[in-house]
Amino acid sequence: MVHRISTERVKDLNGIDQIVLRNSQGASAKVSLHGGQVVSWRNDRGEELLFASTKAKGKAPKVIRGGIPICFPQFDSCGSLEQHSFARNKIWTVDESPPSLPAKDSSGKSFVDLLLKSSEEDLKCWPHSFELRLRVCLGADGNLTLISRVRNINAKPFSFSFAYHSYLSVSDISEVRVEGLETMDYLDNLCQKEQFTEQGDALTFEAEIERVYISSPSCVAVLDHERKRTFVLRKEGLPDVVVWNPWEKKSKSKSMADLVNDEYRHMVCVDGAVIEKPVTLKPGEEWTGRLEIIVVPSSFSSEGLGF
Ligand SMILES: O=P(O)(O)OC[C@H]1O[C@@H](O)[C@H](O)[C@@H](O)[C@@H]1O
Repeated sequence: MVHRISTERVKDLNGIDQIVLRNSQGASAKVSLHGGQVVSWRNDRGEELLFASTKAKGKAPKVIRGGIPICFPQFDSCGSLEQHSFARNKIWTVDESPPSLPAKDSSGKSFVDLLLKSSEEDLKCWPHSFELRLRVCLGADGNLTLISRVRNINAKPFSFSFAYHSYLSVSDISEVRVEGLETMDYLDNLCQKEQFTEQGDALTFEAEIERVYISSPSCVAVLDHERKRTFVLRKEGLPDVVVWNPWEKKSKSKSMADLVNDEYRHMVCVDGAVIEKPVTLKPGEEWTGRLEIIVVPSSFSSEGLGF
């Protein structure tokens, strides 16, 4: 369903439908039907809050390097499917009559509902019929909320992992710290998924990082000192947090050909996810994963934000 008062439909360079959500303050979010990917999110001053590689622009139908691609039904390469699997490379449809959601996920907000159903092609590599719904909401305050619902319409149970692969735009990765993950256990993908415990009082960046923090708190903050702004991520149904930055060497590798120059310095992926204990749904069951991203000035007190 499209909340028509403050949405418009445009096409990208490849002719793929995009929905632009706007609030009355001038903030906007743009969602592509390709991959159900949020490709842009701007505040009321027109500043882009999500990273997107300059080289990725106009490169669809492959997912663009940036924004918020959805990883479903497999995160990374922890199964038999291609890395991050197929949902992010599919054309989704606008869902005109989605099952209802709580009033807080619609009232006063500009939103669009998208739907992805398993195709014949998907069933060949992942033989489970599903419906994946995504509501993207832009609040009156400019906050972005993503609500995903996965329904098992199969005759047998299935399991999946999921991530909102959120490329946050930052001034310089060396100026960033992530709070809320202190003392948490994480699986380090750079050490064959060995488990460690976070020792520092905040996470800072000086090299490649690729971690899955397991059973993490519902609220995590990403502070950008230079821009004096903080992203606060609030999540429900998403116990894990992925933190990823490829750093210089990997960003210049063949697999990252869409990341140019020093672009890796201006992004950090902090994802609400469910990975370590995949979700299992019986026939007819539904799972919901909700991620809200708020941007506040860094001087803002963290009291009341829930961490
Ligand atoms: O290049 P992709 O497929 O979008 O993936 C980007 C990265 O995503 C991260 O989440 C993974 O941990 C990395 O292994 C991966 O390289």
